[in-house]
Amino acid sequence: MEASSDLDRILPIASRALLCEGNKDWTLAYVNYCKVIEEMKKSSEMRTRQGFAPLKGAEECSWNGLYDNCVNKAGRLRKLILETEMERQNFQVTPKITQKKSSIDYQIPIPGRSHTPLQNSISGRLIYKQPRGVQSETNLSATPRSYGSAYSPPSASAASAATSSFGDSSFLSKRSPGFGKTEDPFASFNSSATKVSDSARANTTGSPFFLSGSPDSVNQTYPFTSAKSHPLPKPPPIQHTVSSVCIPLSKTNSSTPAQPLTSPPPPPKSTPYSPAAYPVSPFDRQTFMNNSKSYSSDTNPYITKGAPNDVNDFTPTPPSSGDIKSSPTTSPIDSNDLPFIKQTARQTQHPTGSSGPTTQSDNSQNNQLSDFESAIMSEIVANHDPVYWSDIAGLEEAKNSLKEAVIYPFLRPELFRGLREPVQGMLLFGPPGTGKTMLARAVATEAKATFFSISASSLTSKYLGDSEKLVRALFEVAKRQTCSVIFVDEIDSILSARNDAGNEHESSRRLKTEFLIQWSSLSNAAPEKATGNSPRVLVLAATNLPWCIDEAARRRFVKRTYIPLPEPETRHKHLSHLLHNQVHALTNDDLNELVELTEGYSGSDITALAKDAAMGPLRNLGEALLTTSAEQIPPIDLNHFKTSLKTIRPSVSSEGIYRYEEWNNQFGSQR
Ligand SMILES: Nc1ncnc2c1ncn2[C@@H]1O[C@H](COP(=O)(O)OP(=O)(O)OP(=O)(O)O)[C@@H](O)[C@H]1O
Repeated sequence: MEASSDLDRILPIASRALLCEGNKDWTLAYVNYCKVIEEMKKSSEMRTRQGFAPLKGAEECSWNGLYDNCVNKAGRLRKLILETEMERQNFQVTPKITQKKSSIDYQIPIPGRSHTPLQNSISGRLIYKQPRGVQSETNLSATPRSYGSAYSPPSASAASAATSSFGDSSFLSKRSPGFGKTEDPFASFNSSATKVSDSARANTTGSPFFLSGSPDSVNQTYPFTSAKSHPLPKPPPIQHTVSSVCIPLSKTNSSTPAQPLTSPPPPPKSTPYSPAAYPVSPFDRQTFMNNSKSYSSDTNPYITKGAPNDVNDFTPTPPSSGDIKSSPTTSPIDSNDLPFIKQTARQTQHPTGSSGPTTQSDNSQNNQLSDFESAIMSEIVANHDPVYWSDIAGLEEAKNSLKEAVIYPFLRPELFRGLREPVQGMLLFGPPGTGKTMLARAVATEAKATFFSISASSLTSKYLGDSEKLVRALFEVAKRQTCSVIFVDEIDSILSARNDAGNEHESSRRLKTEFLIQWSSLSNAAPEKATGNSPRVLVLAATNLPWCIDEAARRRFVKRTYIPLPEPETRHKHLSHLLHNQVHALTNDDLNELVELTEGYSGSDITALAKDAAMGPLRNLGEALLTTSAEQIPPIDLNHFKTSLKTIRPSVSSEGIYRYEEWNNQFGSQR
């Protein structure tokens, strides 16, 4: 199997997911994200089975980021569904009372779009269960049973899978009490998120209802039990079109066949919550939300799978069983904290951060961090158009330096150990518009690393203490990736020199301190350092004001690479590159003349100049522009550039350049 075929298959789905998300079509976005995860899982399993070396595609820069992104986005949707469901509590209720248990059937239509094939509802059954050793029951078990009319309940459970997939049920009970598989249409996708092993899944047998993980903890904290995961069924026709994330809940029976596209039924009527509708065990929202703190997504399809883990995973060591026992609500997840960053296999390989068992106070701190993690994954992980080395004119020295510091160590980690261990800080400094940011973006593309792009504004919070937590979460998340680059643009605004004059704001001082501490932890806290398998994190920064950077920070930038104004050769390449897709009449001599005329121009000045010159032929047409065909537009020539040179002036002064060179002589890394 070729990497490209995998990517060809998966990336269009991912694009669809992003598009749907952009359109706020959360459900379809979720379905697509899940599909991406499933496809990725399939590819990876296929490769392993066929004995292939890791696919090139699997190491593509966007791959890991995409994975996390998908899981994260899927989790967000689950949160919305859960919240909506619990808020309204008007899912279809068909109470069945038996001597030992009672159940409630429900069906939740999912908003969809009339032009898209989409699962139209999730239905299932909530079962009241009698906790072990407890006389009066309060627990519920949820078993989503069908998925629109297209889904038939599976016959096997995955209780044993959930347990055996981790090999160690005690671990399971510590990490995720009540951990079990759910009969969740999305469960198979989610199972890929936590990388439940195939062999474990192959063992799945049993009834549709089961308990798994630690029995005690299940009964104490995980009212929801569930059945086997199964693949996403073929979507039935759309039933409703609802664009809001508030999901209107249907009164239709789960067995009602889906309506054809052409005759959508009227929107469902909301049923206000009434205690009478829950004759056996009144459904206490508060209790549910409290309990939901400890629900596993494996047991509830509307909770992000592994959510409790995600929080605990902030600490590398799972809480001891003692902790679990002493704390019935073992995970401090608040409903507001969903979704969480997923615990991926890569994350499992590289547990980092603080150590020790998780206490409740730790948990509450971690609990908060998960919000920051989410913010980081959604806002700080860069998903921009890729920039390749070839897009950047010149700057060969800087490119080589970056290759040595980042690209090669990330791609061949086994070669870069001990003395060859890569640097953990690299600074690009120089006048504005010389391509520093472009270089960083090219690193992101070429290093196949998760790229965190931050600036002062993304780390600053109006709430006291939140900025530090954001910084902590940033480094924690970065350390969980196999390779990651934290790119800080305008680093001087975050790590400016601290002063004693008292005019520095306390919060910015704390932010700096936290950043420096976390940065140091990169070299201290890598547990597998000796084996060379430690996560690679590089802090790459750019600045126009290198002299403003705090000394302690400067020390951590082991490499400080000067990005100067472009040399004549670079300007020539840059201009040729800009013109190569344009209709122009510039000869090589013209280009050489232009190169001389642009002495002192930065890369961005040259781009601006070329853009202005390209407007020249249109400007000369005046009103005739409206009637002239594209082929009749005259080509760009040297005169257009000469005219533009009068308006587009260099943005960097020669005094400014002198200062950069001075600093470079004093602190720069020179070959
Ligand atoms: N070497 C180069 N090759 C191609 N384009 C360049 C180069 N240098 C600069 N540019 C152009 O200049 C624009 C700005 O570049 P970039 O943002 O990387 O500069 P910077 O050094 O980060 O600026 P600042 O310090 O102001 O953030 C780019 O979008 C690109 O069009």
